Amino acid sequence: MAMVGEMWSHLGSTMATLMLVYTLFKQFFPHQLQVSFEKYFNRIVRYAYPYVEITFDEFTGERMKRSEAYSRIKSYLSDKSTASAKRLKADVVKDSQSTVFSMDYNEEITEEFQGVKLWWSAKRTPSKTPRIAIYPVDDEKRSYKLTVHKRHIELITQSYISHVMKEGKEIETRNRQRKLYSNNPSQNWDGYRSNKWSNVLFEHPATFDTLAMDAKLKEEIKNDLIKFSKGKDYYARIGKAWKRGYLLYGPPGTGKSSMIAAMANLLDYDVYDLELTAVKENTELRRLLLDTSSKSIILIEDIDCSIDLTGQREKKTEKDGNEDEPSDPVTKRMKEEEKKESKVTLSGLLNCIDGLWSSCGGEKIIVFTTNYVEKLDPALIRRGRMDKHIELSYCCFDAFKVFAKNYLEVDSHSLFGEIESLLGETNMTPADVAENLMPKSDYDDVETCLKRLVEALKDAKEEAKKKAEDEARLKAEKEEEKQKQKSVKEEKEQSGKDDKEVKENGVAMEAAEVKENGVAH
Ligand SMILES: Nc1ncnc2c1ncn2[C@@H]1O[C@H](COP(=O)(O)OP(=O)(O)OP(=O)(O)O)[C@@H](O)[C@H]1O
Ligand SMILES: [Mg+2]
Repeated sequence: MAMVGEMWSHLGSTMATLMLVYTLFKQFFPHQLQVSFEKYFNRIVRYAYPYVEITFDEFTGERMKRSEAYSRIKSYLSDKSTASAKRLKADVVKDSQSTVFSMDYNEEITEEFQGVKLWWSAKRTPSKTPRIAIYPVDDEKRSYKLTVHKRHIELITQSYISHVMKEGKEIETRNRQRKLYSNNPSQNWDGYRSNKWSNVLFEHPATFDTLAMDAKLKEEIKNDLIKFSKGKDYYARIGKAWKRGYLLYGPPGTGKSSMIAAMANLLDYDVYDLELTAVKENTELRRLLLDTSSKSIILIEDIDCSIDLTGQREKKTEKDGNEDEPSDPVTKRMKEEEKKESKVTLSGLLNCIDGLWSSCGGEKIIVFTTNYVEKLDPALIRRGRMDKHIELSYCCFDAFKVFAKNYLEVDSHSLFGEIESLLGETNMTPADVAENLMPKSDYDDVETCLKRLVEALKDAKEEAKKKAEDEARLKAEKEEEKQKQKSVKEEKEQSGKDDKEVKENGVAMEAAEVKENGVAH
């Protein structure tokens, strides 16, 4: 025990002497001597300590943005540290579905890469500035430090770090909890935690397996989406922005919104549900779109009625025709003001969509849905903006079989034949078919649900027939009315013609009389 005590006291006195010598050196040695001494000293240290250290800070750049490299290293090491670190930190990261373990600060783990040994350690330096910030700002500096022998520096900088970034990104995507964003009115955009979008966890269960539609069309859409999501290099090679537009149209209740959820679940994308009526003007729209992340679907539902996109173009052409520019500046200014108040314009939306793709991250899909595709301006839905147009229509037998399988877990039944022929003669939306097939109580068996659907289809067929008869009758009545009016008009014309004739004859007769009698008045 005395030995150890002696050793410690020796160590203490050597340290104190060293510190004294260092201070004297800093104090009295001429600066030039100090520089060359330090240079040789560093050379000796480098020779003695042949390792290189690379630090990855959590926040970098003038705007102190959270560095993507730091978060990817954190994800990459979280897998490794659980296996080898002695001290771990556990936290449920906002986006993650599960608890993420990472090594504790001042902890070190070793890893091997292509036979090369390297060390990772997590560092944290408390903040030097006193914490008087108005908002509780967490400004301690956190970083990861990678240490490796300098003879492997090339392997590390050229392949290991990119390997860590790639793996880290995959782990992040795997753990990431997807979100459904909706845009906030612009008055909420400023302030400490300014955010243009608020979000909730995206947990819609719809998938392409639960989507009831024509099997061939479904397969085609799935392949199209998967091809797109793997097309980063392809789009770069052909010089196109990595984006794709889908227009979903069809009557209400045909599965447009369900398909969007299925798309997001298939591609593991976030969804930005853009409510255009909440957007005051084009610049706001641009700022909103720029604030979206990649691997996302930007959705504008019911685009035909979100804002009056088509009318503006019509109005514009009307105005071009007879609009006289106001002469005096005041009215001109008022007109300018009025224009400024106008909501998002068609050209604004078109430019934003195109502009969006060239100005920020790729791998984005934009989806418009509408019940009235004929109302939309061709410029809005042309290829290159809405690349794929998908019509979702009334329930076909293929779609019905998907429902039967998902809702009743049956692939065939004696009633299928009747249902197939009824579906061929009647327009019933998948929403209605789903509603009829869904068991309403524990006593509802397959037979009951299918019979309920048969009844509903028969009623719908009856109703459609009656409606068609009414329309035909109405049309006939209108036709008859029109005929009647036409004949009345003809009669009138005829009688008008007769009167005229009578008059002309009268006059002619009179003239002839005068001529005959020679009576001069
Ligand atoms: N093709 C479908 N496959 C599976 N479920 C469907 C389908 N179409 C409709 N449904 C069901 O009907 C309901 C309404 O569907 P959805 O919201 O997708 O219709 P929509 O086309 O978006 O309607 P709207 O045009 O009114 O917005 C959903 O609960 C969904 O489960
Ligand atoms: Mg919908």
